Amino acid sequence: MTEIIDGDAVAASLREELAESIEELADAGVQPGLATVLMSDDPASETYVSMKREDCREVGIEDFHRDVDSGADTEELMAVVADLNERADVHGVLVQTPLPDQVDSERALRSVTPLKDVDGFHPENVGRLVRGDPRYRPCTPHGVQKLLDAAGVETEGADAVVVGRSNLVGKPLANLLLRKAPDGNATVTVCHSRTDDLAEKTRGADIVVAAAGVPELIDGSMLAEGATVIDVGYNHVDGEAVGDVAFESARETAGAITPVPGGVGPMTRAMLLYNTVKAASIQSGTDVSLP
Ligand SMILES: Nc1nc(=O)c2c([nH]1)NC[C@@H]1CN(c3ccc(C(=O)N[C@@H](CCC(=O)O)C(=O)O)cc3)C=[N+]21
Repeated sequence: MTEIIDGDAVAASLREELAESIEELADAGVQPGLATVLMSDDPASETYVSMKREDCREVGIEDFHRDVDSGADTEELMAVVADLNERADVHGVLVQTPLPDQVDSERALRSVTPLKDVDGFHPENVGRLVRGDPRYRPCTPHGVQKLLDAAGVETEGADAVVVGRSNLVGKPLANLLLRKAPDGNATVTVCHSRTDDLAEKTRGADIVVAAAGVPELIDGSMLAEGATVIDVGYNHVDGEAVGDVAFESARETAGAITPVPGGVGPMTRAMLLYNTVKAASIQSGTDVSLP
């Protein structure tokens, strides 16, 4: 039987465990705080940000929020970030992407102080991850690791194929799977749009992570029998969320597979809470235990 990996359930139990860490912080007089910065009129971005804010309130993280006019410039956005960087009660700062075209996104994202960079996007945090000493793991790759762990999938010695080379998912995830760590030690292949024979690569994999942003790119014929398939894709096709994996086809061959929605998405949000709690712990010098 193919196991459907339930991201909603794994995220819910993680939130419960995080509530305990948050209690430990409360005993030390600290309440974690996350600031979301929204500079967009896109309804999807507005929805994502409100989900994150709701998650915060649910687990006891203080919800700070800043709206920046979508016609503003890079300096105005950076002034808002600078103010949040200075506040002792804000432990994490998340600037929702994508940013408007007139904004220098790279510069704006780098202006989040590395200790509050709960997205894990800052070059200092990326560098630490690549060096094997991560501070904040980017939320989606970290969520993928937690899903593999929850499904009892061993990464040690596994052949893992990551499809997609984005800074957001593919590159950091490949580095995490590669690490000399209990949740790493995989043999990692990173495929992308110029990969010669994608199906040949994916067929050789114990673990396939689809993060290319191409609807239903991976189907059952491209998988080894019993492979674990993690679908990071979140494409909108005819108003519906469609993954990078053709689910019905892939589940025939896969041993375990994540659905969309209800797979990686909720884990991304849960790991943001995780990073915010970790940020509060680091910044307050309170050494709380994390799940
Ligand atoms: N600085 C920044 N950090 C981000 O982490 C970030 C971002 N910008 N920009 C946009 C993307 C997108 N993203 C999602 C997170 C969770 C779901 C999610 O929970 N999806 C649910 C469905 C939710 C629903 O639509 O009802 C699921 O897959 O089951 C989706 C998308 C975070 N992002």
